[in-house]
Formats: sequence, structure tokens, C-alpha cells
Amino acid sequence: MKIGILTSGGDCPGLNSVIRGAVLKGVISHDAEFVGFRWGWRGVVEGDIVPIVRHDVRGLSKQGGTILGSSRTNPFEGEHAGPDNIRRMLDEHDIDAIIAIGGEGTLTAARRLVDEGGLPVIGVPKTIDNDLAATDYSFGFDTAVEIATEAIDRLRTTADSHERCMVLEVMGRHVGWIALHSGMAGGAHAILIPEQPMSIEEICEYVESVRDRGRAPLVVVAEGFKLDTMDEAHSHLGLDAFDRPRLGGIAEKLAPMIEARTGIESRHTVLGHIQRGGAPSAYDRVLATRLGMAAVDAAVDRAWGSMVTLRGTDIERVTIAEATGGLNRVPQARYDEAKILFG
Ligand SMILES: Nc1ncnc2c1ncn2[C@@H]1O[C@H](COP(=O)(O)OP(=O)(O)O)[C@@H](O)[C@H]1O
Ligand SMILES: O=P(O)(O)OC[C@H]1O[C@](O)(COP(=O)(O)O)[C@@H](O)[C@@H]1O
Ligand SMILES: [Mg+2]
Repeated sequence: MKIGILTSGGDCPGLNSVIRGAVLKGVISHDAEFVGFRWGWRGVVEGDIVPIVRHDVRGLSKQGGTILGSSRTNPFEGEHAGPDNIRRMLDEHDIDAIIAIGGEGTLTAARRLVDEGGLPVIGVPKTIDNDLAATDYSFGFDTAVEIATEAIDRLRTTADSHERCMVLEVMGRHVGWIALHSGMAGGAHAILIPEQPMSIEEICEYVESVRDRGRAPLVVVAEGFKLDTMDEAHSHLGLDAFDRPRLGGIAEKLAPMIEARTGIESRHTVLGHIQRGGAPSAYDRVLATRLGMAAVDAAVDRAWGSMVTLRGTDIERVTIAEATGGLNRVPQARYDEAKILFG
């Protein structure tokens, strides 16, 4: 069997661990051959293909980024796009299966290619945002939380020195998982997430109560957070390749509002792509490796349209449709639990 692998969407620590896990399992257990599609779906559409042999994945698990490159190319748009063209490309190169490693966008495209074109695709969930349904955690999330937690720890010492309020903006698109977990780990005094709009008055009450206890307030805000007066998440960065608003800038907006209302000198920090860079955590390497191995097994079983997933501590299979049916949002109970520690 010849299997083609692609990585698509925002990159994420652990992508290379998936590639290594898949290639090792495929070569050792199934005598499979591998190729990589360069730059996500763009490589599929343009037939930009490189061979991957066992030697290529040596020492790859700990390496950040993706050796195949990524993009936000839409496989349904452009002269050579669409299921029929992709089928011809697969036949031309004798490729029997595509393993698509991506988030909800990539997997939605994968599902359409299976449903509309009957293409042989297996999905592997990736996202630092942890916004995919049908998987308890996605690899990359643990690493991003670790990085954000370290940033909180560092911000708190400088905040204490100057009696300042620090507002840290983290990623997550329309869900608040990175903010919730890093905020809890770092002892943030308020955690602001898209699932829970809040008023500036309530935020300032938390900040003032922290100051009144003689501490320097630390607020973590997810990029998709909305004040109760906002209809849309803050975006001043234009649109992405798929015409969605690029989120970001809410911390810069909140810090002066907090300063004006409380009189506490306030600063904002945007963590940005640092959250996606560098080596994956040990947890993410293990999870990603296991998912890569399971994806090859699914391809050998010709379980097209399925996605490998983490349920508890087990790797299972679900349909890609289940994974893309809705966002994995922070449940009310998880937020209520964290909220006890605010202020
Ligand atoms: N509904 C869709 N139909 C077809 N292609 C899609 C769809 N949603 C997203 N994609 C493609 O998948 C790419 C990756 O999606 P994106 O959300 O940016 O990353 P991720 O896969 O990490 O969620 C998008 O740029 C787009 O080209
Ligand atoms: O890298 P870009 O294009 O600036 O995108 C930033 C977005 O990508 C992410 O880092 C990851 O999102 P995806 O998993 O959907 O690719 C989001 O948290 C963030 O909103
Ligand atoms: Mg996404």
C-alpha cells in the first residue's frame, strides 16, 4: 500500500511525531510505502509530492513545525482542484490512501472529498486550540498550554515588581481551552473566554479585589473573547485565506479600559505564534505518535472517512463527520469551577 500524508491548517507541535509514527508503523507492520504532499492540500491539488522513507523520520518526533509544510489551500478551489482531479492525481502516482492531519477546516474538506468524491481519506485531528469535537484532547494543545503557563509565570514577577495589571492574550480561535488551562495553571485572577462574554465592570471588580489584597492582577484573555457589548470577536488583522476574520487584539483593547476604570497601570502582551512553535511536550509526542500509528491501521483497513481520536486513554476511530459536526467548547461546569478562583 502507498500512503500519502499531508499537514494542513495552522501548524502545531507534534505534526512531525504523527508523520514519524505513521511511517514507522506502516513500514514495520504493513510493508507500506509513503509519500508526503507538500504544503497541505496545495500539494494534493498540484501534485507536489515527495517520497518519505524510514530514514527521513529519524529523530523527527521532537521537531517542531512540519517537514511537509502547511497551508490553508482549499482543495475545492482552483483549476486542478476538486475530487475528480485529485482522483486522477492519486491514480497517476499509485497512491492508495491520503492521511490528512488537520483541524476542523482541513477535516471538513476531507469529509467533503470522501462524501462527494469517494476519495480514500483518513483524518488525524490536530490543533493547539482543542476545538475539535470527538477527541478528548488534540496534540499541540498541551504544548501550547505549557508555553502560555510559562508566560503567565514570567508576567507575574514583573507585574509584582511594578504593581501593574497584566493582560495576556492567548490563541484558541472561538474556544477558550488554552486560556482556561493556562489560566488555571498560572493562577490567573480572571480568565476571559469566547464561551462566556463578560462586562468590563465585572472584569474590573476582579482586578480591584486583587489589588486590594496587595497583589498584581493577571488577566488571561482568549483571542475570541467578547465583552458583553461586542457582537463579534475583536479583529483588526483582515481576513485569512478562507475569508474568516483573523482574530487578535482584544488584550490591547482591554488593558487601557482596565487602567482607565481602576487607576491601575496596565500592560498587555500578545503571545501569538510562540504558542505554536518549538518542540512538542512529551505528552503531545506520545499522543501524536499513537494517532499516526492508528491512522495507518485505519488506512490498511480501508476505513475511509474515519478519523483516529483520543477517548480517555484509548485511541479509537470515529467518522470525520462526527469530528466536524460542532466545536468542542468549554462547558459551563468547567468555567464555573475555574471562576471560584477569580479575583
Ligand atoms: N467547509 C470547507 N470546505 C472545504 N475546505 C475547507 C472548509 N473549511 C476549511 N477548508 C479548507 O481547509 C483549510 C484549513 O482550515 P483551517 O480552519 O484554516 O485550519 P484547520 O484545519 O487547522 O482547522 C482552509 O483554509 C480551507 O481551505
Ligand atoms: O497562523 P494564522 O493564520 O495567523 O492563524 C492563527 C490561528 O491559528 C491558530 O493558531 C490555530 O488554528 P487552526 O488549528 O484552526 O489552524 C488559532 O489559534 C489562531 O486563531
Ligand atoms: Mg481550526
